[in-house]
Amino acid sequence: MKFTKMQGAGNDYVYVNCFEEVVHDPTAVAIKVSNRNFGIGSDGLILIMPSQVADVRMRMFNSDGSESEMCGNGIRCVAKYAYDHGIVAKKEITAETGAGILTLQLFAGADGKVEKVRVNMGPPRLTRKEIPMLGEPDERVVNVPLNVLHSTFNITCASMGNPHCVIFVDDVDAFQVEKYGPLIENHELFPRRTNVEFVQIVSRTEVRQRTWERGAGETLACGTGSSAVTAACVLNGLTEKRILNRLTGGDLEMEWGEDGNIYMTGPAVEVFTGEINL
Ligand SMILES: N[C@@H](CCC[C@H](N)C(=O)O)C(=O)O
Repeated sequence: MKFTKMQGAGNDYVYVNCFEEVVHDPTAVAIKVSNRNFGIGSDGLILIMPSQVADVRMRMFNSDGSESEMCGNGIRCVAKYAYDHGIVAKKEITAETGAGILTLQLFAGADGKVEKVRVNMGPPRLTRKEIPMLGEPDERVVNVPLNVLHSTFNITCASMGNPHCVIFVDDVDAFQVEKYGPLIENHELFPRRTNVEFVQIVSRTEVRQRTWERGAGETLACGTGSSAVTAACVLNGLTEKRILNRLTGGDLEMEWGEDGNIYMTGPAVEVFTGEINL
């Protein structure tokens, strides 16, 4: 299988061009290629596919083989791949995802290759039934206490097509993400598990985020997570609607637009290409 390793803010995936390749068992392939000792090494697998309704389609699999509806850092890299490799020849493209059809704007560097991508991530879905979460279906979850082990965290939850649980902490670098992340990911409140974002407010326009990803563990960045964080910051009155999110692997420029959609701008980088025997 031919592949391209790409990363966006350090969130790295193995990308396969399914205009040319067929991947028969993406769950098994995701587990194999993601392994950092016995595989290629990545947070998961992303398939770049033809679409009947958009310029390109993305399917995304975590390193544990589970499929997610959406990947924010991944969709920027899909757009870069599609443009740089001649699948699309325009700088505003559409992509079909499990979270709907998204529109992306591409920004190229002096060599003509895409360096940065702005994505309309759509609106945050805020009710329990949309996230999904147990409880009153039409209720929002903003600053609601959740007991985990002997601690209580105040959580704010949103779906960006995939589920997110946001927790504000005083010192995110000292926080025990690997202890609490998996307990919240698998908490009975979340029937489809959840991604968990731990966030420190730096100022009204800047935050610092660490992410425990559903199906992958702690990663260096999460674009859908950053979108959920943007909504959570505003809903809790902690920041303006436009913020800089400093994630472990890089920065994302975020905005909750007046049209209700979240906009994310960030890097997309091709690391290397190769072939692997499956
Ligand atoms: N890193 C991604 C999200 C990947 C999927 C997630 N782990 C899930 O299962 O929903 C991003 O940049 O959004």
